[in-house]
Parts: sequence; C-alpha cells; structure tokens
Amino acid sequence: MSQPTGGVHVGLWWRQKEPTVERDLDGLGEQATDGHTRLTDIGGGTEGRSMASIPSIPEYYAGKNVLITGATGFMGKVLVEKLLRACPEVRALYLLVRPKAGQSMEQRVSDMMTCKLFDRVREVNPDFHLKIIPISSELTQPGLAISPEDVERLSACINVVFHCAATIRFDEPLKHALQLNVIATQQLLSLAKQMQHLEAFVHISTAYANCNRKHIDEVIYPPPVEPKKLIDSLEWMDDSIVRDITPRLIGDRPNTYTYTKALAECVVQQEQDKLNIAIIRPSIVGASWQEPVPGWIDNFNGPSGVFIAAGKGILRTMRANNDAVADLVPVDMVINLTLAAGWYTAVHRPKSALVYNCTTGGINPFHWGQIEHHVMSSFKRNPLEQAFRRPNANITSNYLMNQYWILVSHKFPALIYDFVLRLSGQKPQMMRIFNRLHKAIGLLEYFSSQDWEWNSENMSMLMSQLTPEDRRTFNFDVRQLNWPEYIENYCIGTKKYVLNEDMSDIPAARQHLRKLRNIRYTFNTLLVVFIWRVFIARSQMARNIWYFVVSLCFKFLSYFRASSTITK
Ligand SMILES: CCCCCCCCCCCCCCCC(=O)SCCNC(=O)CCNC(=O)[C@H](O)C(C)(C)COP(=O)(O)OP(=O)(O)OC[C@H]1O[C@@H](n2cnc3c(N)ncnc32)[C@H](O)[C@@H]1OP(=O)(O)O
Ligand SMILES: NC(=O)C1=CN([C@@H]2O[C@H](COP(=O)(O)OP(=O)(O)OC[C@H]3O[C@@H](n4cnc5c(N)ncnc54)[C@H](OP(=O)(O)O)[C@@H]3O)[C@@H](O)[C@H]2O)C=CC1
Repeated sequence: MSQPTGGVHVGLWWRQKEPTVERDLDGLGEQATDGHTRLTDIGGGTEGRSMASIPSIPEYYAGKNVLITGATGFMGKVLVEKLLRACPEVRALYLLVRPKAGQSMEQRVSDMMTCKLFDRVREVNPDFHLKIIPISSELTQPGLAISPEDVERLSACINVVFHCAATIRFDEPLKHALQLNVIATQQLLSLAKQMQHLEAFVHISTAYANCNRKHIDEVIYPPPVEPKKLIDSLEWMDDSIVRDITPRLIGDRPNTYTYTKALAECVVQQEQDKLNIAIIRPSIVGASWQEPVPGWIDNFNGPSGVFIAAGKGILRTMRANNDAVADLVPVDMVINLTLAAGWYTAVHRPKSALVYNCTTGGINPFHWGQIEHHVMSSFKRNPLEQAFRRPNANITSNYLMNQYWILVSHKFPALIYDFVLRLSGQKPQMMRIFNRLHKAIGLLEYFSSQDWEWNSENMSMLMSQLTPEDRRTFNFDVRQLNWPEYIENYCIGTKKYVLNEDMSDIPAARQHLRKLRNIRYTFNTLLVVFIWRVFIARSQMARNIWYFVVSLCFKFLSYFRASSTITK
C-alpha cells in the first residue's frame, strides 16, 4: 500500500489563464437567448474566444439537460431546487433514483417535490415538476441498472453531470462503501464518456478525503492504494475477511467513508483527459444560510444530530476541542459553488480537473467552543418540545473528564428514567438511546477534536470570475457569514424541518423547561438533605458542624432583626 506523498497540482491551471478571462458585461445581454448553442460548439479551452461569448450562469444552463445522482439526498435536493429556481430556462433535470422502502422511484421523486424546500420554486413556477425526469437506477448494480433505452437517451442529450450520490455513513462496511463511492463513480464516468454533448462532469467529494494530512491543497493526492487493485482483491474476499483487514487498509484515516472518497477522487482524475471535470470538496455541510429559507436541514448527519441531542437535553458532554476550528459550510453556499463550478468547467474547459476546497475555516473561522455557546443559548431561547432535561451540553478535550460526565450526566439519569418507566409498566428506552448517541458521537469526535488547514484559492478564483449579478444569485462568499445568526437559524431549522415542531409551541416548550428546572432544584435539595441526614446520623463531628451552622444562622437572624428594630 503506497502512502500519499506529493500531489498533482491541477489547481494551478487557472492562474496561468486568469488574465485572459475578463468579462465584457455589456456583451451579456446579447447572449441571453443563444449562449448555450454557441457553447456546445466550443472545442477545448477559452483561448481565442471573444469575451462577449461568456454567458452568465443562468444563461449557460438555459436549454441544458442536466443529470444528477443523489438528488433525493440532502445536498441533491438543494441542488435541484436552486437549479430550477435560479436557472428557470434549464431544459430538463434527469435524476438517477432507486426505488426504496416500498416506494417506486416516481413516487419518491413526486414526494420530494412536495417537500417544503420546493415552496419558493413552486410559487414562481407551479409546473416545475415537468422539467424533472426520474430515471430508475441502482448505483451499486452493474451498469448502474439503467435500462438500455435510458442509456441511449442520456447519451444523446446530457450536457452536465452532477455526481452527489454516496454513502456518507462512517460505519459502512468497506465493500459497500467501495461499491457505491468508487465503483459507481467509475461506472458513471464510463456513461459520461458516451454522452455526446457533455460539457462538464462535477463530482462531489469531501474536504476530509485527505484528513490524514494537516494542510490540504486543492490537488488530488496520490491514493492510499490503486483503486483497481483494491477492487480486484476485495471481489473474492468474503465479508468477514474484509472486516478484519479494514483497519489495516484505511490506515491513518478514521473511517471507510473518507478512505473511499479519496479513492473516488483518484478514479475521477484518471478521466480528466477525456472529460471536463470539477471536484467539489465541502467540509461539514450544515443547514442553509439563506436559501431557499434560512436554516433548512432535513437530517441528523454531522452536527445536526448533535445539536438536536443537546437541544433535547440528552447530550450533556462530548469530546471536542474548544479552540479547534469548526469548519461548517452552509448547504446553499456549497450548492452555489457547485453550480458555478459546473458553469466554469463547461465554459472555460480547464485542461485538467479543478479541485475546489469549499471550506470556511481559513477565511471566516469559528470554533467548536463558540458553537457550543451559541447552540446552547439558541435552544434556551427557542426550546425543543418535550426536552428530556434543560439544554446544558459542554465540550471537553479531556478524556477522563468526558467519561466522568458521561457517567454522571448520561448514564445515571438514564438509569433513573428507565427505572421509573419500568415501575410505570413501560418499556425502558433511555439507556438504548444513550448507547446509540455514544456510538454516533464517538464517530464524530475525530472531526471535532482537531483542525485542518484547507487552501481555498480556487473558490476565490471562481468568485472573481462571476458577474456581480451571478455573485449575488450564486453567493458562496463565506466572509459574509455571521456565525451567531447562522447558528441560531440552524437550531431553529432543526426544530422546524427535522423535528417538524411548530414555532407557535415555543411558550409551552419554555414552560416545560421551567418545570424541568423546578424538578431539578427539588431533586438536588432532596438529595442534599438525604445525604446530610445519612451523614449526621453516623458522625458526631458532622452533628457538631450542623449545630454550629444552625446556631450561627440563628445568631445572624437575631442580629438583623434587632438592628432593623433599632433603625425604625
Ligand atoms: C453542542 C455541541 C457542539 C459540538 C458539536 C460537535 C459536532 C461534531 C460534528 C462533526 C461532523 C463531522 C462530519 C464530517 C464531514 C463529512 O464528511 S459529512 C458526512 C457526514 N456523515 C455523517 O454525519 C454520517 C454519520 N452517521 C452515521 O455514520 C450513522 O448514522 C451512525 C451514527 C453510525 C448511526 O448509525 P445507526 O445506529 O445504524 O443509525 P441510522 O440507521 O443511521 O439511523 C437510525 C435512526 O436514527 C436517526 N439518527 C441518526 N443519527 C442520529 C443522531 N445523531 N441523533 C439522533 N438520531 C439520529 C436516523 O434519522 C434514523 O431515524 P429513522 O430513519 O430510523 O427514523
Ligand atoms: N453532508 C455532508 O456534510 C457532506 C457531504 N459530502 C458529500 O456530498 C454528497 C451528498 O451528501 P448528502 O446529500 O449529505 O448525502 P445523503 O446521504 O443525504 O444523500 C445520498 C444520496 O445518494 C443516493 N444513493 C445512495 N445510495 C444509492 C444507490 N445505491 N443507488 C442510487 N442512489 C443512491 C441516496 O439516494 P436514496 O435516497 O435512494 O438513499 C441519496 O440521494 C456526497 O457525495 C457526500 O460525500 C461532502 C462533505 C460533507
């Protein structure tokens, strides 16, 4: 297994080309209607082209057929919505979707379109669903399980591919993660090579694909192992052997997710001579910043589950470094950058794949300690319904301290709660919830306990290439993020969109927190009295101290009463 050494500096291409790419904003008006036809005729690179022929982003996507994988996922949905809303002239979106949980792929797509996320686009264009064409596909199957007719159809019409699908589970067995994150990517690239009018292939990776490095440039690093060799070797091994050798294979990466995403980048890079490729590497993708609504989020992944568990008062302690940068990036910014990168790749046709580290830490840093503070105060202002305890989570980098608080603040209350449930004839559940929570946060701690430095020059370069109008519509300027406001909206978003709680119930939720506070005070008082009673029953010294304190209090009281009578 070869260890990553240097990197292939594909990110430098733009710096050589930059002086030639100036925009003639006056020329753009002319392009609005026919920009796309001209672009499909361009043969490689922007050299020698009239600056006036560069369309804006919506102009570019006008009339285009776009293929999207992972459209039913968190980021895929935001991508579909934004494309439909900000590029209303896009011709069609072909979504590769699989049937799931007893639902056909058509049913899943039509359910997706009724979701709140699409309210804004529905207002502007109630018929937006006519532009969505679901294609049945199971990415883990040979040929992606796309029918020959669909392959023909896609080959004939697709102009841009966005590959978002992946398994993002940290505990995914290596064989499955490899199948979906690497082999499916390989198969999609083969399909892309058959597409006669393909202008850009955008692959969504992760900023943590190379988390075994502290400084990460916008380059594709040599893979930990040649993907083809690994695929061939794992093919004949049974699952238990693969499970046994997984830790050796992933080496200094924390999980199969980051490992297979690194391999996928290598697979994508191998095609860079034949296709126009962009690789987007977001860090920790969080709720939306502004669009389509602030705070939109629909899952428990990454920090969202942690915030919810803290807001419900379940999570009281977690291992994280207060001073480490929390590299969160809002989903709408990631999607804006993705669409802009698709445009740039198709219009400028870089000679090799460009990598965009889509991160915030280097430009507008915020730390886990600050996140903890703002999450807690936000949930105190806007509490979640039926909290288990008052929100009060603390992060610590000290292992022993964390174990102590797990015992005192997680396991002990869970035992008491389950005991009460048992007494009332119900099934105990709290310990089970805590065990799952501990598993989840155990998998996240790697990312919250250290920080990384990402170079994000390509992101800045891309921004400099946009017209002022596109910069507003496809805003990914992370300097504009106001973190406290963003975190507040994020917490409210988890309440509204993940837990489906009504904002009008906040007074009742506050009342519930007050009740919990009173229960806690009463419980603590009873506990102190109980311990003290046990103590003074057994020790003469404790009794002496007790009488001394009581007589002291009595003397003070008499003194204040006497002095207040004199002053009257
Ligand atoms: C105030 C403090 C501030 C400090 C705050 C620090 C935050 C520090 C974040 C770092 C974050 C790094 C992120 C790296 C950046 C990427 O590269 S992004 C990719 C991120 N990927 C993930 O986050 C996936 C992680 N999740 C997993 O691997 C798996 O879900 C887990 C955690 C192993 C759990 O597996 P499982 O026990 O099999 O559970 P799973 O089937 O996933 O879910 C079962 C149910 O529990 C729910 N659930 C899942 N997770 C949770 C959860 N965490 N809570 C509650 N319910 C949950 C599911 O929705 C599901 O519900 P149903 O559909 O059954 O109704
Ligand atoms: N979320 C994050 O914080 C980050 C995500 N990323 C990357 O962004 C991309 C999108 O992530 P995100 O939206 O959060 O992930 P989700 O888990 O929300 O979505 C994954 C998508 O992939 C699809 N998919 C999974 N397996 C298959 C399959 N066998 N056949 C067909 N489709 C399948 C899912 O479809 P289905 O609905 O059928 O399951 C779903 O649409 C991924 O590549 C991820 O690595 C990168 C950095 C951070």
